Amino acid sequence: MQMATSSKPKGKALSSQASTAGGRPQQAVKFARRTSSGRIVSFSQDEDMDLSGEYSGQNDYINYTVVMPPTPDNQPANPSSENKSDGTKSRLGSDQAQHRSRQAGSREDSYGSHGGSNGGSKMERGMSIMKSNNKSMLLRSQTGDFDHNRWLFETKGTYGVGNAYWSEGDNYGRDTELSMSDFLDKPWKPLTRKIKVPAAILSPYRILILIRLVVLFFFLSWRVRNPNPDATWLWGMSIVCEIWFAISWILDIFPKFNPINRSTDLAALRDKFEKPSPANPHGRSDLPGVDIFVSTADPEKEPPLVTSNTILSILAADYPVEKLSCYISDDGGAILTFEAMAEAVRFAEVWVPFCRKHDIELRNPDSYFNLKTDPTKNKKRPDFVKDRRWMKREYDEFKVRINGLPEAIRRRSKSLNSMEMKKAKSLAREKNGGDLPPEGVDVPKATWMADGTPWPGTWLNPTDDHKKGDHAGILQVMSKVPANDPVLGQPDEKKLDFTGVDVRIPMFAYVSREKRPGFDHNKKAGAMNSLVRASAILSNGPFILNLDCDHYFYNCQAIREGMCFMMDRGGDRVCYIQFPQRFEGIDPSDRYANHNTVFFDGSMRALDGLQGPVYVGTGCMFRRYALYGFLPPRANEYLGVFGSTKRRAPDFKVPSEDESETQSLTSHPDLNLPRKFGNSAMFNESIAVAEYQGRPLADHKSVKNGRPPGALLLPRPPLDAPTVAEAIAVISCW
Ligand SMILES: O=c1ccn([C@@H]2O[C@H](COP(=O)(O)OP(=O)(O)O[C@H]3O[C@H](CO)[C@@H](O)[C@H](O)[C@H]3O)[C@@H](O)[C@H]2O)c(=O)[nH]1
Ligand SMILES: [Mn+2]
Repeated sequence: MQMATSSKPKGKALSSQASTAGGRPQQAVKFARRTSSGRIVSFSQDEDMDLSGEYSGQNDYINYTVVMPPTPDNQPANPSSENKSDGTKSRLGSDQAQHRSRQAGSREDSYGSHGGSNGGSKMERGMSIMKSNNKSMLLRSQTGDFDHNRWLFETKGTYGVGNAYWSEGDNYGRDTELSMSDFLDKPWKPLTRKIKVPAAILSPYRILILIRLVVLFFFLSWRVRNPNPDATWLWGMSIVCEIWFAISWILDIFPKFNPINRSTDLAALRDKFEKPSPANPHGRSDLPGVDIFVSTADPEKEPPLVTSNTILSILAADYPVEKLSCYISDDGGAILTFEAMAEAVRFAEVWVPFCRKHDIELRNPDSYFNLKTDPTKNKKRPDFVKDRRWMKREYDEFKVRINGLPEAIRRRSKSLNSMEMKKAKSLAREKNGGDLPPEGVDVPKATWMADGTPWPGTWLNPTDDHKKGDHAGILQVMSKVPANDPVLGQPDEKKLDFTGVDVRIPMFAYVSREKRPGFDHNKKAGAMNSLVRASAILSNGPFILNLDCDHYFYNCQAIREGMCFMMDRGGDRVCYIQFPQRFEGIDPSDRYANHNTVFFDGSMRALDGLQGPVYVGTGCMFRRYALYGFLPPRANEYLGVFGSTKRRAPDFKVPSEDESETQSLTSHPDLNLPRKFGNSAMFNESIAVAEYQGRPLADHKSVKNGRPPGALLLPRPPLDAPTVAEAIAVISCW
């Protein structure tokens, strides 16, 4: 998504820099790093070292210098490292200085200068020079911990999307020659990692495939060489079939040759986005927003209690509350779903803080209260048992309220309808001079909302304009946009002690798209489409996660895990992340293979090892911008029969340093496509915003397409009536 319109002079400046970097003088490059213990380690390459081998040489990083911490008589002379002692802020500052000086082609680095040339003899006294050929020493940082970044760099280890060792060919035309220092001056920990399936498991599997392949080959060649002269055509037909089966088996088995696992580092994500830093002094979450879509179609087949549980698990998810929004699409336009959702949100006001207070896992109450394991395990707060007992009672009452809803709606509608009937009759009598008109009075039997107004959706006695497939669009924000900062609870908040617990719940909206006869509404796909559009106006989360109404989060950190992939290096090229599905209520021996393990744990992992898993229709986190159908950014084109010829993509522009932070996407030709997204200006404007907010952090110069840290700290504006009206307008039939 490199869509910067780079102005000429900048491009020039870049290319000239690139050339200086290319013909880099064989000069000592010194780099240093402050370890967590406060010491400064300088990794420097000696002047006489051979740089021509780039990073691949064995000797490159085995010589390094240890600089002792600055003591009163041992102060570095360099201005950029003057205020090193006052924490992160200055450290970042000096890092920037270091980058700048390096980019300018400067020979002397900020640290290098004091470490070597002008540091003078004073520094040398405090310096111990270590020369070692022991590679494992390098794998340890000064504190003795395993230094993961360093290890990745030296082993050219891969993680997530892309590679810790960024080969020159992938440079996207910038002078991003990464050196070891880039991995050391920043707390740049990968957020995800690829984990190989152990050879002990994979090798026998692969050998088995090969053996079967060989046997198959021998069998088929024997069959072909031994025709049956009595029934040649029968033989011929079966040969064709057998070869076809063999091919289809190969097509099926070969993609499974290389399954992989992935792991995420949630602590690293927290460090990167939620730790106080100069760009984020209060340690507010700098993570992008996520919109969660739930689809439901029919409250008869998909009980509102199940849907409520899904909603509760979403509202209680462990993600910054102000960044999360939840939408339910009701394709039935059913008042039952509407009122059940209102009940669910009310219940969420106690359920969500309860989950936060006691670290409840399985945040949909139904599964939680049915867990077979000991609920008090690992629970240390003395009031847990009391709280849980109260919560369980509350949940039971909630269930009864939900189950009583259909009856309540029916009774309410009946009494209101008879009142309407009475009114209409007396009106008719007045008009007709005291008598009822001979043709009788006809009042449609409406379905009524609790506030005494007719329900705009489907009625219990369907009529035109109020039946399935023919009703108005309904959008109700049931839980407002929460405050930007945590709202801590009180000792007797809603009968539970929520002291110090954040009691906010995420924004939640009920959406029933307008349906009219004669339009193709495309079932779930159409529902998702209209949620994408409505949510773009209301919350515009750069990421979207969709669930069916009978699915729920069984890992409350799932959104964070997804974010690790999206926000990792090269994450801007990830379109979607498919989560696996797990199933409840399957018979213990699983006779019918309902757990689907072969698909979710075999095939999908194997596809991931190739190009990426397929979208299974639910439980998938999307990059919103990718859904809008723009082509992914391509730096290179692969031509030729097997894509063997690589060429710079013709419309690829190298974004410049500051442009990637400020560029506006509306100048991109795709965005001027006439009427592609309808004529809502608000919607069209939201596209570029979502794209920008979905980028990974540009906290390192090797990040090609990032946004600056701290860009997503501002509060969301509260929703006003025109905004909500626009959200309904963008999903209307006309
Ligand atoms: O007009 C419709 C019809 C269906 N749905 C929703 O679509 C989802 C899936 O429909 P369902 O009938 O439950 O399909 P299943 O066969 O149970 O689900 C399979 O197919 C779905 C659609 O691809 C996937 O999401 C599921 O993961 C997969 O299990 C449900 O949430 C429905 O509420 C709508 O929103 N509008
Ligand atoms: Mn289903």
